[in-house]
Amino acid sequence: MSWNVSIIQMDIVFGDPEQNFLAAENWIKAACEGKETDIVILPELWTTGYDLTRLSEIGDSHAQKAISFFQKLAKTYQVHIIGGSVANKKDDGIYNTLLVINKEGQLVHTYDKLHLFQLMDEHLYLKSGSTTGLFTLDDEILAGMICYDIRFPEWVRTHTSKGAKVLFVSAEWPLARLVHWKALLIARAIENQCYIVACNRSGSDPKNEFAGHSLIIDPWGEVIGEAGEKQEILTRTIDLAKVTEVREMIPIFTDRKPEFY
Ligand SMILES: O=C(O)CCC(=O)C(=O)O
Repeated sequence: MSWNVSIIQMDIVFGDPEQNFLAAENWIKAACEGKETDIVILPELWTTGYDLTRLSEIGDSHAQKAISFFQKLAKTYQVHIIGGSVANKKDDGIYNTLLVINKEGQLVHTYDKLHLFQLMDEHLYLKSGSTTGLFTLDDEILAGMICYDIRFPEWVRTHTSKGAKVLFVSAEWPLARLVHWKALLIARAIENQCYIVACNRSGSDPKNEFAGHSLIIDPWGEVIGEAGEKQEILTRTIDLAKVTEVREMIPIFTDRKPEFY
């Protein structure tokens, strides 16, 4: 399986879903119209940004608005959408939820961010999820994760040990820790022998400047695509046969000794 993957490294207007929906539609159109794009991915909390104190007002009730928006665009452009994450107002609280919609317009998976990032006050306003980020598209096992999750190698391993070949990451990663972003993602790719498609936002909000530098990394750990700091679409072809090739050459998934860890 070979896919053309496009990362939408967009800026996010703080606390203004209306503006962000309009911008996202234009970005998805730019990534897909007249092009053979198979998958697009958006950043974390792209509808609201980190306007956490107003999430009960500007969050998306059961993510319905974002889901319908993506369903329409997925069918129009015949593209799978990793819909970044949105502030998802459920009955028991607000979650940071990653949405996966296939090109037929079906909601394939939702993943609520597991690890909440205290440095940016997430634990005060959001609830932590309780499911994995595993899903399938075109019969391939894949995984989705959100930002801070990449600091937890055991969480990524939970997904790759169940067969995930690509890890999609949606993020709002600050520029102050750009070195960590790149090093952690390369390490996750090498140790899990998987592709990483990591979408960060660009721009800033009242508290943080964000790093951009979205990355596409192959299962050997080579960076095959890296965005700059500003808004852009980063597109690369990923060939999942390379995952099998690397896993056969250095068979860590059969050599590991989980009974000792
Ligand atoms: O781990 C980090 O340094 C950044 C994490 C983050 O910004 C987030 O999870 O939103």
